[in-house]
Amino acid sequence: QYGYTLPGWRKYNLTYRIINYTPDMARAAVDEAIQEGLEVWSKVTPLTFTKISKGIADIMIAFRTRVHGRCPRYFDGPLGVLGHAFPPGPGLGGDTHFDEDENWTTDGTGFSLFLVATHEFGHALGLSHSSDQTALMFPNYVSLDPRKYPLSQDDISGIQSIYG
Ligand SMILES: O=C1CC=C(NS(=O)(=O)c2ccc(-c3ccccc3)cc2)CC1=O
Ligand SMILES: [Ca+2]
Ligand SMILES: [Zn+2]
Repeated sequence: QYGYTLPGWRKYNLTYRIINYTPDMARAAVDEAIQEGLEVWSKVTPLTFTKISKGIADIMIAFRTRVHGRCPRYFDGPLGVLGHAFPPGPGLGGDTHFDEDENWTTDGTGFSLFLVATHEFGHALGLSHSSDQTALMFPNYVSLDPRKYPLSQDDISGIQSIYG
């Protein structure tokens, strides 16, 4: 078919799997932060996310440090880069890694896993960075909590241009 394919998933029902957990947070808190991070996006798209506990998921989520596995991107120890995610596609596509050398918290002291996860999932769904500083896809970490503030219009128009 001659239509151009946008850089998104060509299916709407995606699976995700949390490979390992950070010791910084309760397991249930990690599950919740990840689920809510995905929900931020599924609320404004036809996308659905199903959690699986074994096998290969579209979005494989892991806490890693420094050089890890066959991942072509490395982490840098405490601070600096907090996470990375790969754009939609097979294999590494969609996979999202968080830097275990960060202090992941839910009380606002360290970094909010929910906040970073929402940003990284934006990448895993095909979004790039936004110059709109109120956007979740803005390149610098802001301590806003999207649970209170909805996605910016920039985020919504971005994601809906791929999965509208
Ligand atoms: O592609 C990149 C390259 C560098 C990144 N830096 S980061 O991990 O420190 C990061 C920066 C901003 C955010 C963020 C921005 C806005 C709202 C919430 C989080 C999350 C992680 C994050 C990222 O996804
Ligand atoms: Ca880091
Ligand atoms: Zn990685």
